[in-house]
Amino acid sequence: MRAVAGDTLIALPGQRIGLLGGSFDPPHAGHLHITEMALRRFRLDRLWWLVSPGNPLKPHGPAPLADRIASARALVHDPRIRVTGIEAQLGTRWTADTIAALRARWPGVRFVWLMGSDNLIQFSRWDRWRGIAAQVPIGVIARPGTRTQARTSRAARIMWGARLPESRAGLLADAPAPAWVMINGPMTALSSSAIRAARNLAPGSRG
Ligand SMILES: Nc1ncnc2c1ncn2[C@@H]1O[C@H](COP(=O)(O)OP(=O)(O)OP(=O)(O)O)[C@@H](O)[C@H]1O
Ligand SMILES: O=C(O)c1ccc[n+]([C@@H]2O[C@H](COP(=O)([O-])O)[C@@H](O)[C@H]2O)c1
Repeated sequence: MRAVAGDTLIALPGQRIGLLGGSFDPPHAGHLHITEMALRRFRLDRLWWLVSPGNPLKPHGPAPLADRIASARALVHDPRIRVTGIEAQLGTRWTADTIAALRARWPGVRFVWLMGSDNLIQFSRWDRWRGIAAQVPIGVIARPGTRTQARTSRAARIMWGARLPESRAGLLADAPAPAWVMINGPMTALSSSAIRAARNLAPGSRG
């Protein structure tokens, strides 16, 4: 297993830990905003940013992992949030494998997979997505312009019976999977792609 400096993760049985996987290319205030919202609304104890070696569905590779981790760490000051490159250490690229590996390593921890509503739209294209939903509860955070499509997406329709009303979002982490909820809070339109476009950089470019 390849070590990433400062990457010691601690999790205790019974803790509720949110997992926000992403390219973080670059990390931005929107990631922080949804993280603070997820901590509060899903009543999480900790939240880990899983900085991905690369989204398997995206055609262009992101900037180097160490750079994205360093930028993310520079942005985060809340001690409940940990920035980790654990997928690179575990050698997992598919979320189904990452979650299985984390659950095996920390049995008894209540992991919750988190995603913006844009990702729910294409969730049914993820590798073994039903397996992911069967492993951990899923918290979806509304993102501007994607809520309606997310609610009517293939994955949402198939998982509709496992949906909790937003008023019960605080119970999500303790709910047996499959369970999911979409929270609508103050939304932010910030995105990595907009930041890259503003910098006039292609994904993975440096400058
Ligand atoms: N403004 C936002 N509102 C809600 N969810 C967000 C927001 N920004 C990012 N997310 C979510 O955070 C996770 C990681 O996102 P990612 O690192 O890909 O950033 P991004 O801004 O979505 O990047 P890109 O624009 O390149 O797709 C994803 O689940 C994504 O849906
Ligand atoms: O496992 C999959 O099939 C899969 C497909 C697309 C995205 N993901 C994960 O979803 C998270 C968000 O990806 P991204 O690139 O939108 O930031 C990140 O952890 C990816 O590894 C996972």
